[in-house]
Amino acid sequence: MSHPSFSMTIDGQSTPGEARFPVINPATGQVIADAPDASAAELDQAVASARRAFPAWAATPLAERQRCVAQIGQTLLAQVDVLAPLLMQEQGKPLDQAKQEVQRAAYWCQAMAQMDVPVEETDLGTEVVKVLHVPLGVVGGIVPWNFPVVLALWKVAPALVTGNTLVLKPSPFTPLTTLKLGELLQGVLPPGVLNVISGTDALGPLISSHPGIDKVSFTGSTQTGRKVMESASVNLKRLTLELGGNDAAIVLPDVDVDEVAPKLFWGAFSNNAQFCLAIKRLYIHESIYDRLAAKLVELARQTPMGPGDQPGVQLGPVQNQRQFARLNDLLADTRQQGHRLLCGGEVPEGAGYFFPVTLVDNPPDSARVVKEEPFGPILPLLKFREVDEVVARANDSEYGLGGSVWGRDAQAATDVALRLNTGTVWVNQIHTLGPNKPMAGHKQSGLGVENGLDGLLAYTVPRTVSVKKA
Ligand SMILES: NC(=O)c1ccc[n+]([C@@H]2O[C@H](COP(=O)([O-])OP(=O)(O)OC[C@H]3O[C@@H](n4cnc5c(N)ncnc54)[C@H](O)[C@@H]3O)[C@@H](O)[C@H]2O)c1
Ligand SMILES: O=S(=O)(O)c1ccc(CO)cc1
Repeated sequence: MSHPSFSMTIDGQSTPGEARFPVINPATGQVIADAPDASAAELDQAVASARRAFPAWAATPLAERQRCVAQIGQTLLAQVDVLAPLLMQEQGKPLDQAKQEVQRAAYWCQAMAQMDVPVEETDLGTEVVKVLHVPLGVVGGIVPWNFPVVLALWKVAPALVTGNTLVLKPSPFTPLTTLKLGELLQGVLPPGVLNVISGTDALGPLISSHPGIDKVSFTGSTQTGRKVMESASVNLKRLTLELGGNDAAIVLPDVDVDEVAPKLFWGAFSNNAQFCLAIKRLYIHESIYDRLAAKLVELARQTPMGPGDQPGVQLGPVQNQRQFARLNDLLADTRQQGHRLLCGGEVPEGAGYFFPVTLVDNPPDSARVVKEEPFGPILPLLKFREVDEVVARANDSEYGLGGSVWGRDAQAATDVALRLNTGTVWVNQIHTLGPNKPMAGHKQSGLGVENGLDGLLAYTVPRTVSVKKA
């Protein structure tokens, strides 16, 4: 059976590439399409094209670059009915959530298109000093498979607004929506400004070590982030690394259990828990542990899981076989160590990478399911007694991405939140991210910032111009 094939966009042209690799629908395990497996020579062509396009794009007035980025947003909205089903098929998420992802990416483009690149001017009496923020050159964007569209646009929009050109590489597990978007944008951007290439994991290191790329913006695992950092040293590339997390949520004894239970559930299991900022350790005060655990079990049992095109489904499959195997391994270890499951744990036979929502009952902090980032629907519920104790436990992680604190007394909850060593903390809410809110990983969750003015300026370097006054 033949599958639809997709092209890369290099120098504004659709480029099918020499070699190809299969893309799988995680709900069925079946191949749905072929994607180009870019060679080193094809990467060179994309980088050369981005480099050729750079001077003119950097010289294009900011307002025009902003207009183009806003138009990317409009294209996403206009093509949502083409892009969302493709995203659902390759990523596994339910169709309405795929639509929301495309729409969120559009919103991000519109918002970033309104951000100004500041110019600071100071009169020092004898001289006038101007600080400009100039683009870096060619950016390599490397994206994971959990939110392929949003996370790609988090790179494309700020890179283009600030005057850089780009070579974008989606994950080999989810290349199709990004390839399609590259083709749709051929009429929106000048040739070479946005090149989209796909390939297996072997393509990533070629990008991070490429001497023609000035910056890598990478989202993915901490393990791969370390490799990117190592190979980027070749030409002292600028780096933004958005990496893994093991976010703690702390539930204080005064919460309204019924009210917070669904918020905590979706804080942990949105996108089937394949979310860098998902709640991955849920610390519950011992006085409400049993009641909240029972509520979460109820929610887990009520939440429909299935293929993304089935009406009513709220959780899809795990995205890929590697991730599915990792979750099964973590589950086997959890069982082997004798930790009790409150629900889930029965992985169905058959096609597709379906893994049930699994809640683990108060395992020790040393358990793998607590220490490691599962990046899938298995969650440890952990009892605590004292605030100092739980803060120390929450901070006892190599990661520092996000965290949340829940309590009726918002000030008391905020006091606890301020003690969490993470880049983002929420109080009585979660995942309220925005284009104007900087998102930074502390510790081994990353390097640098995405979003906000800091995120925008991460695609620039200061140029200080000092003019002597007459
Ligand atoms: N902090 C964030 O914003 C954020 C967002 C999403 C995912 N993540 C993290 O990503 C991980 C899951 O995503 P994943 O499995 O796709 O991660 P991954 O690190 O395996 O892959 C991410 C991307 O890097 C590419 N890649 C693989 N090896 C490479 C190498 N040696 N050099 C350069 N690029 C390489 C992959 O092809 C893919 O495009 C989780 O740990 C999750 O926490 C973080
Ligand atoms: O789609 S979003 O909710 O905006 C979003 C934010 C952050 C991340 C990082 O994994 C993914 C999706």
